Amino acid sequence: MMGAGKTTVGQILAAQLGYGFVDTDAVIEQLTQKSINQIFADEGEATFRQIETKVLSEVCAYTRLAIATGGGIVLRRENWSYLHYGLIVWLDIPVEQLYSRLAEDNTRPLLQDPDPIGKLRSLLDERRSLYAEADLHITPHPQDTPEAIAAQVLEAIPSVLKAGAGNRYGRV
Ligand SMILES: Nc1ncnc2c1ncn2[C@@H]1O[C@H](COP(=O)(O)OP(=O)(O)O)[C@@H](O)[C@H]1O
Ligand SMILES: O=C(O)C1=C[C@@H](OP(=O)(O)O)[C@@H](O)[C@H](O)C1
Ligand SMILES: [Mg+2]
Repeated sequence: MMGAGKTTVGQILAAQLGYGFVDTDAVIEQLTQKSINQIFADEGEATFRQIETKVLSEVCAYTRLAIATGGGIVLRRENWSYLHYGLIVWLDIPVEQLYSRLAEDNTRPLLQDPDPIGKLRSLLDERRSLYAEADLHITPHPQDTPEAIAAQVLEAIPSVLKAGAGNRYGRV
């Protein structure tokens, strides 16, 4: 979800793995020379989602790369074929915590709403079953730092790799 820490934790994880790091939102902003807010305002969410899929389709093929996506990447079924090139991590953070992190942040167009916490709740309700399709489900404690959460992800990765012989993560 927005505010879960994908961008922050993803960078730490990449550094610890010795991987490169890409944030799909940052790539979209570079490509379009517009902020995410501007894209939503000028062209709408549907156009943003099209660009997001195109960017994901390009970055997913790289090895030794940690990718932070936007929280809405799960919405398009097509995106899952790209996500599954890698190991998908769900950072599951309670809505109250997401809200406290994003309350002063105006860079999330979907939260420019009279009831931002209600909006976060409804987005999570709509998306929870999609996030649950991730390979790893991480539920940090409220006080965990981004470093601690990255460590939890690293620690949990072997459990996925061992999940089946001949698994598809041989090249991760
Ligand atoms: N574990 C954490 N504890 C406290 N604040 C955090 C934590 N992880 C991220 N944040 C803060 O929450 C906000 C959203 O983080 P971000 O990485 O942009 O999330 P996302 O990319 O999932 O939307 C940022 O201000 C970030 O500094
Ligand atoms: O959840 C979403 O639909 C979105 C999440 C944002 O990214 P973060 O999850 O990094 O905040 C960004 O892609 C856009 O504002 C839409
Ligand atoms: Mg982000």
